[in-house]
Amino acid sequence: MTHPFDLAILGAGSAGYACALRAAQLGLRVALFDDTPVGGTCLHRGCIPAKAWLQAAKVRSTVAKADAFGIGATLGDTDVPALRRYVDGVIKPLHKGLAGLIAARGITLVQERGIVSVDDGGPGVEVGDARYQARAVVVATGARPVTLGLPVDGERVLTSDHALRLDALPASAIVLGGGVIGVEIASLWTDLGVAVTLVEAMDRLLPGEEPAHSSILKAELISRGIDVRLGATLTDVEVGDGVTAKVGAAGVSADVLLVAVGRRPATESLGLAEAGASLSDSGHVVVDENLQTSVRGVFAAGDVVAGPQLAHRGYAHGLFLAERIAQLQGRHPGRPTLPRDRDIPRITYSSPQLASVGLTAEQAGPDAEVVDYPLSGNGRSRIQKAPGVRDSGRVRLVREPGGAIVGVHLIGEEVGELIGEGALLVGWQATPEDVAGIVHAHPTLGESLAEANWALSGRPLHMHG
Ligand SMILES: Cc1cc2nc3c(=O)[nH]c(=O)nc-3n(C[C@H](O)[C@H](O)[C@H](O)COP(=O)(O)OP(=O)(O)OC[C@H]3O[C@@H](n4cnc5c(N)ncnc54)[C@H](O)[C@@H]3O)c2cc1C
Ligand SMILES: NC(=O)c1ccc[n+]([C@@H]2O[C@H](COP(=O)([O-])OP(=O)(O)OC[C@H]3O[C@@H](n4cnc5c(N)ncnc54)[C@H](O)[C@@H]3O)[C@@H](O)[C@H]2O)c1
Repeated sequence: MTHPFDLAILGAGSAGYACALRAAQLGLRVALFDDTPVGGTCLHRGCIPAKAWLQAAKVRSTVAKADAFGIGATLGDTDVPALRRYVDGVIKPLHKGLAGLIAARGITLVQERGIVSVDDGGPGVEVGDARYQARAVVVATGARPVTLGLPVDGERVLTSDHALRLDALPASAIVLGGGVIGVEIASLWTDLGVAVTLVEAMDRLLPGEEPAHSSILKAELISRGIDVRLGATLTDVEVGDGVTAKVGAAGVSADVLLVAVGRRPATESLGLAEAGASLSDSGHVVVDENLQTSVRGVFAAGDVVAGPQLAHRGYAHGLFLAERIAQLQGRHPGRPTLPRDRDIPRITYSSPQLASVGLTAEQAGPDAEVVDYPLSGNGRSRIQKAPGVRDSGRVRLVREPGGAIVGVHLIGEEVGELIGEGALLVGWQATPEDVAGIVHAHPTLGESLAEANWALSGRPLHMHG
């Protein structure tokens, strides 16, 4: 059977659904394929549940510190089923809203897995015996956890999929991988009272971030009781009533092991190679600067394309492709622009948070100008801390010599909310002198960006030296 569409999309995650929504807005007839609920990893197994767990953990750690603010409070047990109801209560309305939008835009949702097929009539998607002919196909099938051959069973050896659906908390955990998932889950588990050992192969946590901020993060996690092991990995893993393993010569044991060592693109058995599209050794779909594969009319978006695996990058890819494909089909006048990966902001939502956009000081080169503004001088940051608690947070700005800001790097409580401003500074190639004249409200965390810009333009206010 042939169903003629302008666009068929495999995967209804951040990249796929964004592409579908924009393409439908532009008048394309769109078919969207997914055998799981629309919203993909981010909504159901990633960003949203992880941040809701982090929020619940923050409530617990705030109650635990309430005395220091003069508020009497007694910490009770953590009711994990109730916590899960809160998490599900965040996801459900978002899912309902998204499903409603997809229906309202007239998108044909096919709740099946599909594969790419190309015949003399051009590209299409096959589901069993059915063929959905389309003028263009977008592959947006996301990524899955790397497991390193460890015996993942969802009970003792977990991936993030399991960790975010636990019915009871372990007393202790080994977290393998000090990247974004490892750090976020180690942070929230610690706040929920789990004893965590965090094992990272590289010599620092979050290896893609400013090295100095990795060091601050490490010190903060250690001060909260996490046993951080760097330059290390696990050997001799044995699973029984708990998990035992070796880190170097030392033995470690815990109730569970979380494997958080990266996510591999889900591109196997999609018919891509048969259709003539190239895959890299890492399994990513090889694309050109317009996200087109080596096969005309077949494109890729989101985590299947090498680069940062982020929901908002998926949205950006999806929106770009909808407009690009509409343009190729004569439905959109302008040529869209694909944002550069380096201009895409990143946040690790641990406590403290790390947020960044653009180049690190090292990437910007030896002539780059760098300023570090400490959050200990920021009123809002001080208000958030209990008396006597050290504030190690800071803002790092990186500019080209005498020129534009090319990097914004933040560490501290809630600094993720500032990175939108950072993305504007870097995306608009603002200079510190441009920003210095813009007034920020007091007392806000945002003032720390103003202070750093003042310092970088030679007019420091609340800054020593
Ligand atoms: C624990 C965790 C926390 C995260 N937190 C954040 C965060 O805070 N911020 C952030 O920006 N990013 C976060 N991410 C990353 C983010 O979730 C991903 O970058 C994003 O979901 C990628 O979107 P995507 O559309 O490429 O893929 P996905 O969202 O993975 O969607 C792919 C979809 O394709 C479907 N599919 C697969 N094969 C087929 C097929 N053959 N046919 C049809 N459909 C198919 C799948 O069912 C899936 O629904 C997190 C990830 C995890 C795991
Ligand atoms: N807040 C967010 O935006 C957010 C949150 C969660 C996940 N994500 C996305 O999901 C993706 C996957 O996250 P992740 O944390 O699994 O991957 P990651 O690539 O961020 O980190 C994996 C870490 O594991 C380490 N590692 C690899 N092999 C190891 C081994 N054998 N022993 C010890 N350490 C080892 C790596 O050095 C790295 O630091 C990320 O790329 C991220 O973009 C984003």
